[in-house]
Amino acid sequence: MTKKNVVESGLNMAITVVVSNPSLFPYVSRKKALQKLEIEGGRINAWVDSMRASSPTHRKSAVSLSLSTEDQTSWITSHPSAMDMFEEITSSSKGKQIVMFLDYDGTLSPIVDDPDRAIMSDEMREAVKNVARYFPTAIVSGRRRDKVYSFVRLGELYYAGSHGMDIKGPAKGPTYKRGKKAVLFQPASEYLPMIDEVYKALLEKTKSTPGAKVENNKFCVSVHFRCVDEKRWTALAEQVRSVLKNYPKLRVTQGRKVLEIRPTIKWDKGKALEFLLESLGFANCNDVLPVYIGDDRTDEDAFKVLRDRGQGFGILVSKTPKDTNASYSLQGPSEVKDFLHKLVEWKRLSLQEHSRV
Ligand SMILES: O=P(O)(O)OC[C@H]1O[C@H](O[C@H]2O[C@H](CO)[C@@H](O)[C@H](O)[C@H]2O)[C@H](O)[C@@H](O)[C@@H]1O
Repeated sequence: MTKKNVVESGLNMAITVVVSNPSLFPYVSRKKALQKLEIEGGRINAWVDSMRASSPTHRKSAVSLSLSTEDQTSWITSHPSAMDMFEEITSSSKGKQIVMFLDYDGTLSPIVDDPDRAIMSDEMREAVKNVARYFPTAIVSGRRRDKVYSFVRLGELYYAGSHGMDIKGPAKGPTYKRGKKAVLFQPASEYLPMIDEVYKALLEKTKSTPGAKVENNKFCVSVHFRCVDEKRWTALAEQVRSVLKNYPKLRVTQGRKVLEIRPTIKWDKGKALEFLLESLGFANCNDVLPVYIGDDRTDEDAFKVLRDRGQGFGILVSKTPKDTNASYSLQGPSEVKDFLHKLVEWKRLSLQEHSRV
């Protein structure tokens, strides 16, 4: 899944020049040039199609229109609700430490038009705070770490910002770590000047597109399509591509009406999950049950790690069937909150029972 959805940048624009002025590069045949253009056009379409599939517009959802009721039923059968499977999840945790990984946008806060207003409710904050009382808990987000912290405001959590490229341990609260090392990990720090430069270039390039928004996520950049008329999406994706052609060390992934530009390093939310498990002292251990809840394409890297390790559960937050490596599903942030409450209640009761015995 991941490979299919990751489109490398580093496109050869010389080819485009050849088409408009063939005499400049006589050694490249017109046929080859056209083929190359087709590939580049295909890339742009792939970006746009992938964004549409990530966050279908419900009114005319390609996903729900093309899926029959049987397909939808079959998806729910293979990815049942984590609420319905609660007993299975808790009984798998016997003798193991549950570790919680929570994505932010679309998981802890509902998707809204303005990324700066993706506020987390007080009830959700309370639910996450309670979860962190019993289980080591990490927020894993595409956002810059300080921004996601400003929304969540809980010092007792681990935070992995910029898709896991900026990881920091808790500032306060219970210490679950078997070791005592403080955690601060930034595997892409050498990319900071480049990201800053590309952020500025993208701001400049996309300012002619009404509704486009560029967000600096420190080790990556998001270009938002949500408030752009869908008829302009291809043109906006083309603007992004025209900036990225100068940055072969950056790549593009797609999220919910967003293109995310990031370093080509082999690091993602799945690697961040493994890093955090290791930091918590659970490397190569069987006595741990990681649970990762997320709604986006980039969360698939973490779901895949859990599936490959045969350990823990991925829970996809989605109302519509999606191709996923997650085991279970939840319909939206409100169900995520219910699930977190249920987990805390179950833990409280089991601790009470344990203390009575
Ligand atoms: O990993 P995440 O925490 O899910 O971050 C992924 C992107 O989330 C944000 O964008 C998404 O949420 C916005 C607010 O609801 C919404 O307007 C946008 O359309 C969504 O794509 C964030 O703003 C991006 O920078 C993150 O890359």
